Amino acid sequence: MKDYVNIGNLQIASNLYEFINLKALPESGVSSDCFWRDFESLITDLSPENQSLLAKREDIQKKVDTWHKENQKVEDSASYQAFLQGIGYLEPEVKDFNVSTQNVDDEVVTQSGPQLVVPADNARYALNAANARWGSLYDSLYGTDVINNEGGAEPGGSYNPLRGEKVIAYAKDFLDQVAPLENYSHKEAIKYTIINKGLSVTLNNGTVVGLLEPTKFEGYQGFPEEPSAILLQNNGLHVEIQIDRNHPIGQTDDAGVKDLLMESATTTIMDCEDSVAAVDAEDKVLLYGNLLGLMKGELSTSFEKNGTTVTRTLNEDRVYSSSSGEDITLRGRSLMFMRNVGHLMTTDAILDKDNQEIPEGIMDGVITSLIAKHDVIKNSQQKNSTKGSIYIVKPKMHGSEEVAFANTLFNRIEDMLGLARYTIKIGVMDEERRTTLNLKNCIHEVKERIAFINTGFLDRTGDEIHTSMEAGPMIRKKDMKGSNWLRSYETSNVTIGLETGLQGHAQIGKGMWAMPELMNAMMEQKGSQLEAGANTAWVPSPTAATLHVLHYHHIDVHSVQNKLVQQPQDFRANILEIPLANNSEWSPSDIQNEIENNAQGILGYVVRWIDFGIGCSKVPDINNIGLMEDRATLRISSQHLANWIHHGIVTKEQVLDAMKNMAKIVDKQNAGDTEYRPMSVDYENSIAFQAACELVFKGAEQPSGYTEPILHRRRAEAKAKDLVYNDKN
Ligand SMILES: CC(=O)SCCNC(=O)CCNC(=O)[C@H](O)C(C)(C)COP(=O)(O)OP(=O)(O)OC[C@H]1O[C@@H](n2cnc3c(N)ncnc32)[C@H](O)[C@@H]1OP(=O)(O)O
Ligand SMILES: O=CC(=O)O
Ligand SMILES: [Mg+2]
Repeated sequence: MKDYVNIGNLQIASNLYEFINLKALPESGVSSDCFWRDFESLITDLSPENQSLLAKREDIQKKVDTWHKENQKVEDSASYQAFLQGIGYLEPEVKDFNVSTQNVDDEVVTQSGPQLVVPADNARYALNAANARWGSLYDSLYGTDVINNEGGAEPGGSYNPLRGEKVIAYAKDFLDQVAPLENYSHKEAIKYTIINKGLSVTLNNGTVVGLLEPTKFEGYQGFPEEPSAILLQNNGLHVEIQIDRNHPIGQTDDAGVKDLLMESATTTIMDCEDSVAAVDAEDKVLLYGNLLGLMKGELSTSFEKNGTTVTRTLNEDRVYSSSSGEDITLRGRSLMFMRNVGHLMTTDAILDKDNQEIPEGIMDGVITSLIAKHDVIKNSQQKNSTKGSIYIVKPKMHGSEEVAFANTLFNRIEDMLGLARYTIKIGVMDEERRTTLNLKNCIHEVKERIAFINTGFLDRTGDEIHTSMEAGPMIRKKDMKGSNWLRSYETSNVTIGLETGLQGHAQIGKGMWAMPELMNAMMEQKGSQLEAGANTAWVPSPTAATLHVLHYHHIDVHSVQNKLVQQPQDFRANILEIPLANNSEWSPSDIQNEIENNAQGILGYVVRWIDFGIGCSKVPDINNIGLMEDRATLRISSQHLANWIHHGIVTKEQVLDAMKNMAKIVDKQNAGDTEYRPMSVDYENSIAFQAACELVFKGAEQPSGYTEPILHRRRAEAKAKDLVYNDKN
């Protein structure tokens, strides 16, 4: 029996009520009476529209299913498009316009840089992410496969100087590329000093040189004749050469350089959506509490690491002397966005006048804005937005009406919290097919508050499969990335972003690097997102941010965008190309490999979600490569299996066998964890195993193929039976 407080006609879970009244409202300038009164009327006014938008999604999906079942030919693109127009799936396009978002921070409009995403329920990771504005290049290289192991350079228990040499060579090559010396290499430097307001570098042959472009030197720390840090700037991003001749690495370097500190994650998404498992008021209070701590600058957490207790708090800003002696202050923390949930789910944390759960997206919008108001009204020592803006990322919206609804919600929230109109900025995830196809209209609905668009290609792939579930069997999961619809979607997103004037107002972002351990591959591939016109792209970890930022040093995204803006094109027909397979190409072992790979990923992720409440995990795939799995990747795998079962590529029995076999493998992978409950001991009674099966066998009937309804219900069931562990931090 849940414990509720009655206020007006609302019933509010008492832990949430306490959090709001005792922690979030004080000093916000909003009284408890007004807050709950206005919240109730907002719920009363907006819940029906939320519901009817979802009903419209269902209605459209049914019509699409029927059209395919009646064996209409998708190859006949004109009649397919006409059908989609007829049911309101394809919207008539609005006239040309430009967005006008104001008061957007430099990290969004002038700097291009990596965007880190982090589950906001994990205070240790969330603080680490906020602090990932700056990261050590030496550590990021040393600890990853960007540096190869050849010639005895394996990373071991203790420092391997052979590996260290490769790291230093890589880093100095980088310096030579982005802040070269006149005619020489940073490798030849033996001393950095500040002379006549400029950087002066003494070389091992006695020559003294400066930077080829002297304006790249911005400032220093320490004394001009013996600086401890040299601040350089390239493409709007900073690099600090750190010097300490007493440091173990500095001692080995002729110039005393111990590291390059990189400005890394310029922005970070504090995620309350697909990377968290939040199913009730208790979970939501943990999330909101962390966000409040971040927005007020007070969040702190202690944990054991390498045998010592570490206490982590938000970093201070970084201060340097400019060449002319004034202070330069650079932000020590990433600019934080908060990702709310979408329009689909409801929550029993608050019940309305009819005793019904309220839309969770409405609750997230109101409470995360209240939390961020503390930053806007300067209740925090460490500001997030210097422009007084609140950044909310809104995922999984279908088409422009749903975006318009988010705008209405944000208007109402601004009114109830006493915030100026358009204080709340919106990041629109372009990750559902109906949004991709109507992106211009979607942007139009929020043209005064849009701060980013982002191609969430993982959810988008899940929706691609679900929308056309009845059209036929899909190509293999690994082939999706190369398919025409996906390439066209990525290009179209940038084209429309540029066409609607996002430059100078909002980010054009690209998706996640989902292989956190394959950093060398990331370095080879992820620069292409910038070449395609994105001025930010998602990374899964601070290390990835520190490495990915090198791409922004090498590629000037402003010029890339300026070239692309000249080439508008309509990609709709290509986006509508459904990735149907020619299944005669598959051997039985291809098919087995596909189902086992999907099954392993699903089980490895779901068991941690259900039993531990962990919403983002690194899960080995069938080739033993650790993949970042979240609800979006789960959506793809479960929809893919559902699609193949639906079209008879595999039988349900075959998939169930694979699930059982893979459960044994996942159990083995987790054998070292004493709190882990094996699924294969009792398949029938393992809630995690049953949840995974349900996601697949009932996948075709899930709304938009989403995974959250089943995950939430199953986690709540496990919680009610007291079969869960709390291992979030
Ligand atoms: C489709 C989408 O919606 S994508 C968006 C959702 N995805 C995400 O948010 C990805 C976030 N990333 C993560 O959660 C993690 O990096 C995972 C789950 C992929 C891997 O986590 P782990 O296995 O714990 O990573 P690993 O052991 O290599 O590293 C742990 C260290 O890295 C840090 N770390 C890892 N990821 C992050 C992150 N995203 N932000 C901040 N710190 C991080 C941890 O704080 C920890 O360092 P610490 O000991 O100093 O605290
Ligand atoms: O949210 C991101 C995605 O790829 O989905
Ligand atoms: Mg997504």
